Amino acid sequence: MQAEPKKTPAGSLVGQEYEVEVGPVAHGGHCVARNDAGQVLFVRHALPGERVLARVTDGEEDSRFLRADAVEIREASKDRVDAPCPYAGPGRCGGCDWQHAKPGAQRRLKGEVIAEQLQRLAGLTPEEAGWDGTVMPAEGDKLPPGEVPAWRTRVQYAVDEDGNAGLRRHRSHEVEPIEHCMIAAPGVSELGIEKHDWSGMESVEAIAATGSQDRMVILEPKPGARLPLVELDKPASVMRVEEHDGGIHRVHGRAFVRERADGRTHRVGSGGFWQVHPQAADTLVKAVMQGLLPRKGDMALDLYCGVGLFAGALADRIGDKGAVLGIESGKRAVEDARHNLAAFDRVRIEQGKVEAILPRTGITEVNLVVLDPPRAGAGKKTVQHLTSLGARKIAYVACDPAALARDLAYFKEGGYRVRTLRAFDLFPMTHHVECVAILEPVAKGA
Ligand SMILES: C[S@@+](CC[C@H](N)C(=O)[O-])C[C@H]1O[C@@H](n2cnc3c(N)ncnc32)[C@H](O)[C@@H]1O
Repeated sequence: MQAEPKKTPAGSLVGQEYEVEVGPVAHGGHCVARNDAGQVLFVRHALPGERVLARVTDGEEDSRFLRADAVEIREASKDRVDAPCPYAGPGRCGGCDWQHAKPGAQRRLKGEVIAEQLQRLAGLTPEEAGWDGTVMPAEGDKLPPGEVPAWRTRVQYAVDEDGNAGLRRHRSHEVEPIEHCMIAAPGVSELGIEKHDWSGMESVEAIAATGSQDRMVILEPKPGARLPLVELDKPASVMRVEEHDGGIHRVHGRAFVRERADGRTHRVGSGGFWQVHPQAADTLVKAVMQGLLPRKGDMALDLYCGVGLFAGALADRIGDKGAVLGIESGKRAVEDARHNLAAFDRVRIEQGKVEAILPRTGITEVNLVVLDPPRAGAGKKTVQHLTSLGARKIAYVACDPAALARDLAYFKEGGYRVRTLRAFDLFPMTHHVECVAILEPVAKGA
């Protein structure tokens, strides 16, 4: 079922249709095309090389670019498949961008986006970044054709006016009610969230931990609404988002889940960050440690450390004479990191923003750095500070290739070059991709 074009104000091109040749992929889960007026169209649900009928979803007559959905495929790419999910398509669930592409093609598209961002924002070719141009699937995600990896261990459901749980439509507050999300991990699906009446709730987040049986749901009531009696198909602790302060408080059960990675158990409190794909934390620790090759006695930083995933991995490898300083802004995540790393005497976790805390530490020299910033990246000031600390190697873990490329340009100005880059498809069916760049100082005189 396709959404009918809505009535729109004068000047708006919403609902206008153009037959277009689809050009290259662009960052954000769409491809680039042009209409006869020379306007750029960012077209979702299309693939490079296709001829499609594109219906405008956002933009006006004088806009430089328009957003559009491919509503009819006139010449299909060989990479196209019928979307396995019944809720995917123009105007439908906004959770996945590449349901209509073969898994190998999804990874190629992500690789093309990384290459384009590196070139445009950091002036780097794949060879200069030490990257072979491939995006690797996460372990266990190589499935027979047509099967979809069920990887999402954390799903935020929105609730419609009738109390049905669903997922938000693309760039919209509207809810697409669903009976089952194909990419939800079994531990989430087994809770049966979609079967229940969530009247009075704004959203319901479901979490299923990796390596333990822990599950949690976080309910966000509408203003003034009372919590429903929560009876799920599997045991789960229940938390609620408080209206007055946005804080997350325990209703019943544990206020955290236990996640296993790198041979350790991590307590992750509600609202705290943890990678969503069940293989992600192990995959990233392995890539970071293979790139950094920590030595006994190293002094290391773990910036944006969350609940201490990389700080713990570093502490394990640098021994009693080494030391790790983690910095994290989330209060609850810091409490969890301190709990998770209590066995390591020489690990310290500071709470606050990296840009404020790092200069205040008085640290002038370190051997290794891991940084894993949020989507906005670390920014020029923090990168400049890091390049002054003389680290032998720096591992940059990035969930946004644009922010990564911007920061790599600052590292280049500061005398660091990318030694290797690896990319992992930790978010199949979506446009998201995770990168690990290993940087080294450019040798003096080079
Ligand atoms: C991508 S997560 C990485 C967490 C951790 N490295 C992991 O893999 O589990 C980014 C973390 O940075 C924190 N954060 C966001 N902005 C920050 C800032 N300016 N300074 C310090 N921490 C920040 C977030 O709370 C989040 O825990």
